[in-house]
Amino acid sequence: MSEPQSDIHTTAGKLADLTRRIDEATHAGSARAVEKQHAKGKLTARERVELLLDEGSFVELDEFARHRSTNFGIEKNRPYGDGVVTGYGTVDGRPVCVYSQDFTIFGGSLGEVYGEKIVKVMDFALKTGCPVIGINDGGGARIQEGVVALGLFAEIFRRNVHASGVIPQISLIVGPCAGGAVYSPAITDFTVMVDQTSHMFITGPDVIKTVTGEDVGFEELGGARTHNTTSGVAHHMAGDEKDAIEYVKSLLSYLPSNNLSEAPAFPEEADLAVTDEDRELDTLIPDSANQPYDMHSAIEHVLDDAEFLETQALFAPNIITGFGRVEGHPVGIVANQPMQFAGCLDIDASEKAARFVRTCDAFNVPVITFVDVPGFLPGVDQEYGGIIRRGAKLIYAYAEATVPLITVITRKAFGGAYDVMGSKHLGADLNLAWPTAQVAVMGAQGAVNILHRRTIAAAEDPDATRAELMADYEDTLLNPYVAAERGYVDAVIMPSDTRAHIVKGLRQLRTKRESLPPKKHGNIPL
Ligand SMILES: CC(=O)SCCNC(=O)CCNC(=O)[C@H](O)C(C)(C)COP(=O)(O)OP(=O)(O)OC[C@H]1O[C@@H](n2cnc3c(N)ncnc32)[C@H](O)[C@@H]1OP(=O)(O)O
Repeated sequence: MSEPQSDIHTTAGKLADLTRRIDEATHAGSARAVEKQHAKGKLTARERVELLLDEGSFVELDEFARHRSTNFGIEKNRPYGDGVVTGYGTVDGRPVCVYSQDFTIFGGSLGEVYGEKIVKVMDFALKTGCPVIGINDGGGARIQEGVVALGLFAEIFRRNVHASGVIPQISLIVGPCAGGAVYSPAITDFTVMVDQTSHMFITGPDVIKTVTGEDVGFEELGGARTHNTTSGVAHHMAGDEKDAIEYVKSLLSYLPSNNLSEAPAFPEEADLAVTDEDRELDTLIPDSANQPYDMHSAIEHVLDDAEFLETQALFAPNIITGFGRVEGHPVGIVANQPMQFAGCLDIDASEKAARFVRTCDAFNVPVITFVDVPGFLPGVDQEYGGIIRRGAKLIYAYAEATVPLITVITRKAFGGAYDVMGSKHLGADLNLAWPTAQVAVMGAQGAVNILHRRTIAAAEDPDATRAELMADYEDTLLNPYVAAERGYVDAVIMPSDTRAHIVKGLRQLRTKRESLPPKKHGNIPL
């Protein structure tokens, strides 16, 4: 006679049976596969969920779901969970939904049931208005399940699009993410990769070798460094998985749970008296207009505790984007970086900043812009690459943003780039300029060469004449006061007063309400 515990016709037996099933689901991947995973320096799907969520907060969904496929003998292997762990929990006490692909089961590949689980948890996140974090470590569409797997991928993409701008969506790439599978992360707000262990590509090295003859390895083709420096697909390169998860948690701390709520704030009244640290900004700008300085310094001087979480730090470093807090409230920062390409705008910088401004606008995070821009980067590559339509994205992003916008011109604001970088004319609420600001169509040398070409050519001493004309141009136009006369800048301020001005401005703008004309959607140049 069997033990009462294992007799599923008794209550005790039914309970014991559930415990056994849970254990089976929790250990669905073979011990060998888990060992292999750890040997690669990777965590398991469940370990990642545990690290991400507050202790004991995870509630799993569809733990007992399993596939119904019968092709190629796959019916003999029907592990619980089907290779993806899904559910909800909290991060820093705030609700989130999560799915975590399990490489130890069918290589984390996505079949019908696996896809349905992700779709369900995404719908749940959208209904409840909480962020969704996708942890990617899998071989893409499950080959045995054919078109059904492809269909489920597209169901996920559609939900990514519908959730875009409604709930924050963050992708962690902690293993392979190949083929069509890359397009879910691509649509989400932020993609975080891990150095050496994560790879993203549409077609892998073998296919590339066959089709184009190019020789390229996994890391060079689609590793974290490539996507953080060259392609701009990723927003952060983490040293290891723990670092990646910490970054995701920090990102979440600057974002609201959904577009109808505010990001968490830790309100504390800022001391507005000018401090010694504030006074450091009075000497930040070098006397020579061609000498660079680090714009991070200006940014950190206005943020609480100088804490700045940079996004896409390694991509298009001529523009800086990221989050911080002012008086405990999250803000987004966009800033030209004079240390890289003299702070010129190019295609990559424009797209990086445009996406960031739109992310902030979607999630009610005010944007503070620091401007020191000599113009757009000249070059055939830039023109052929579409700087016209791609640079236009940044104009579009600023002009459609309805969150509070504060712009600080520290030095150059030349030409079209002046317009683009959060100008009054595009809709910024408060435009401040330092006395070192130069708001004009171009720098002195370029202007004088165009305006006075003939005078200089005819002069006895062309160099002296040019220098004289340049000085005249600088005195007349290279200052913030021409713009201030017209109200294009609201105030010319001491650099040391910047923090206090931003604090007061943000207080005033907390109740800002602005809406755009109703429409189905705009037509941003893509
Ligand atoms: C819409 C789309 O997603 S299209 C893209 C379709 N997917 C692909 O082209 C990727 C196919 N897979 C691969 O190239 C490789 O498996 C990689 C790069 C993901 C991982 O490589 P490795 O780390 O060497 O792992 P490996 O190849 O041994 O895979 C681990 C297991 O997952 C299985 N697996 C991997 N990808 C898939 C897949 N797409 N479908 C079904 N099983 C898969 C493997 O057969 C293997 O199973 P086994 O342990 O029973 O032998």
